Amino acid sequence: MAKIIYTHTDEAPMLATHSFLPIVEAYASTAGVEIETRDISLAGRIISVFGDYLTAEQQIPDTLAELGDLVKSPDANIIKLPNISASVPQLKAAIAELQAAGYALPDYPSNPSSDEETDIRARYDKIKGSAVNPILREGNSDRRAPLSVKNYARKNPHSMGAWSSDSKTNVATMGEDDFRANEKSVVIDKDQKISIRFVSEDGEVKVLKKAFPVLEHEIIDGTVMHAASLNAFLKDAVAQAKAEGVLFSAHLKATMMKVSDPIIFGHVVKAYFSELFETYGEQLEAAGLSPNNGLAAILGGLDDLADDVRAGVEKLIAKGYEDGPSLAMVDSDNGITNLHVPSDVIVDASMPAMIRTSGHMWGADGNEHDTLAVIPDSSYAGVFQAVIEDCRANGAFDPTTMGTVPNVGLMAQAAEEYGSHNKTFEIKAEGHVQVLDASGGVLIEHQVFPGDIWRACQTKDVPVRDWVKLAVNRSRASETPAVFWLDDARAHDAVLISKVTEYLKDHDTDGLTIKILSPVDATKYTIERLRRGEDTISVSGNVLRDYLTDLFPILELGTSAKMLSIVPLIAGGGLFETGAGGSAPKHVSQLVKENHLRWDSLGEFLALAVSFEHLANSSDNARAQILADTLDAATGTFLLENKSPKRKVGELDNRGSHFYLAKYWAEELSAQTKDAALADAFKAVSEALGGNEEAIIAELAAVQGSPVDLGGYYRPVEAKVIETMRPSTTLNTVLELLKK
Ligand SMILES: NC(=O)C1=CN([C@@H]2O[C@H](COP(=O)(O)OP(=O)(O)OC[C@H]3O[C@@H](n4cnc5c(N)ncnc54)[C@H](OP(=O)(O)O)[C@@H]3O)[C@@H](O)[C@H]2O)C=CC1
Ligand SMILES: O=C(O)CCC(=O)C(=O)O
Ligand SMILES: [Mg+2]
Repeated sequence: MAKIIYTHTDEAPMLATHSFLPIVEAYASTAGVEIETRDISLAGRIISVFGDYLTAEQQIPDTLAELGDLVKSPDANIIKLPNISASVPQLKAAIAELQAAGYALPDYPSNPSSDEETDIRARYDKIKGSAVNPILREGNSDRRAPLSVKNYARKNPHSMGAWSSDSKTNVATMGEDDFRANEKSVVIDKDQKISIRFVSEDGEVKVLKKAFPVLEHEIIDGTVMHAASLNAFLKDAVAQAKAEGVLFSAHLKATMMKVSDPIIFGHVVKAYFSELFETYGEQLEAAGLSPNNGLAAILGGLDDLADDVRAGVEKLIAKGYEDGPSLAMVDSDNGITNLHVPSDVIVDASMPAMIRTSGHMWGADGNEHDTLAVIPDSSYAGVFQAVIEDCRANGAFDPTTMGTVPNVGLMAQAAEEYGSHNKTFEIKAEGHVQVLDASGGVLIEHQVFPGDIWRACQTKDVPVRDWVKLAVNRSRASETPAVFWLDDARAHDAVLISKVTEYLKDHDTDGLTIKILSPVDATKYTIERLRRGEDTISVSGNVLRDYLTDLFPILELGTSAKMLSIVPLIAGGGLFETGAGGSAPKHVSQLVKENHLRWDSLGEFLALAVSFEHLANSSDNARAQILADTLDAATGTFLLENKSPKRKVGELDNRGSHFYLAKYWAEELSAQTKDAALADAFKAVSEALGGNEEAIIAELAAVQGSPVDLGGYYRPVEAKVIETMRPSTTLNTVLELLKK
């Protein structure tokens, strides 16, 4: 039987799945398509990896590993919803919740001191951060706003904060002695194994990474961010924000860059609370209170300190706030700053949200203010600065007239920075880091000092060729210029430029506009066209893929959740992601507080249609193609009728939006003429949904307004989630019609 795998994830998308999946299952069954779910939630991944600590009933299989194999086969057809990429504080919270629910899981060892603890830590570190996407993304990325979605946004523009020409908002970045500036890049000449080692000043050798395989034509980069330069830069940035009277905020990717960015975040916390760490740094470290986990973790551990130390720490935190610039707030009502949790502010979504809000972030006073956005590494910071300067000169973008920027991203096989965490090291002593080839020759070498962050990245050749092909195909299919965002002044990009130039010759590019521009020039070129209403494809590496597929969608559509996000797998299967946004924890708090879920599943509708289409082609299933076409048409009506979830309690929410999608989809299915039996099967459903619209909407609305108990955050009680997400008996009964 033809099969689509649906992922069970976390937070808002997981809740939405409980409402939408029963509809999908019922409709798909009419085409003989089976929908199977696989649990890749944070809690599920923890349980599956620690089976040996748990009872037989508690154990669950490692479905992520299973999907990791599946994506390498042509049979893969997976709908991938966003999942939590856990920071250490989130990981610890999930462990605590599971322990309280009777799972005898070990604690997360902050400082492993035995073999057992080292093993536990290694297992948790694999679950930490962006641990799912790199395994499933065995293909490059193709993200765009379908025309129907773009047209909807033009007719129903989201709010855009006005920009003033005297805005003091800016990006601060290092520019020298950072990852971009110190990068070295080589192309591997033959299949072999390479290794990474540290050589101390007195010649002592320590293996950082044992020999690991690389392939002919693969690009290997090595680079280092010097801690001393980072700290000098951060000190200046703190002073600059104070002097300019703007908010201080840090924008990192502590989730996906799970080794380097929590360390950089820790340096930011130390730079802001410099006196605290100069005075009590050692005591805090001895108590296991690391700035890398944010200010909240330190505040949460104050009880472990001696009374006098605790009092001193509290005093210097208060003094830090007083002496320093105002901090950008994540939640001003509850005093949560940008420095509280490393995963609260994530650069891909946080910078566009700021740009959309007049270049403002929130201050402790609950008002918007200009901001100094600190993005230490300069590889991509200039992109945001260029957009800020453009908004200062030309005002906010206009969603009713602006063009669109689809992205083709080099992502497959853990390409570039996002695959670097198993090759990233915080350096303990002065010396040299070397990358050695199989015969011991030095491929890359850097001088390093204590505290420096050194990392290597890999980019395989097959993904690069596939990426160039995708870019040309997309440019041809949409008759849109394509720009490769590559910087010839940066080592990795220079190598990539020579490959792109060569591989473009394999394709017919006649009549196409294909350019290679540095990220800053590409930004300027693209936004100038964007303001004129013209479209431009961005063809970028993995990090810019992540940034640009939030930046432009958030400006164009108000959220990246409305994007079509396809990963054509290199082995021939399909991975269909839902939008480009995350798991919106704020939406869960709102649901728990007042039983209203504002999560928009549009990305899921779009993904499902292409998944059915893929299945129709790969398994010769004509009914799957009908499901795809009718779902597309239904989504069009859904947008025209404006049935997306609204933000406020009492209004139509996620559940109501699913009802309307189901209704329009059933109407399309019963009206189509390609398959009379199928039309007949949906006639009764369509009539029942149409006839009961008022009753269903009333049942869905009746539950809103009071708090909900889900029985857990990371692993809520299934029965309670189902009860919450499927409150309309009438709708549930209609869906049963299809199972008969
Ligand atoms: N592919 C994946 O697996 C991804 C996972 N993540 C993970 O998600 C978590 C949260 O990340 P964060 O950076 O806060 O980003 P989010 O995208 O979750 O949230 C940013 C904001 O975008 C809006 N938003 C996002 N998705 C939707 C949607 N479907 N419907 C309506 N609005 C939406 C919400 O705005 P508002 O509050 O105004 O409604 C939300 O608060 C992290 O754990 C992160 O690692 C992040 C990106 C992708
Ligand atoms: O894997 C993650 O943590 C986030 C992924 C993401 O932000 C993206 O792909 O856009
Ligand atoms: Mg992203």
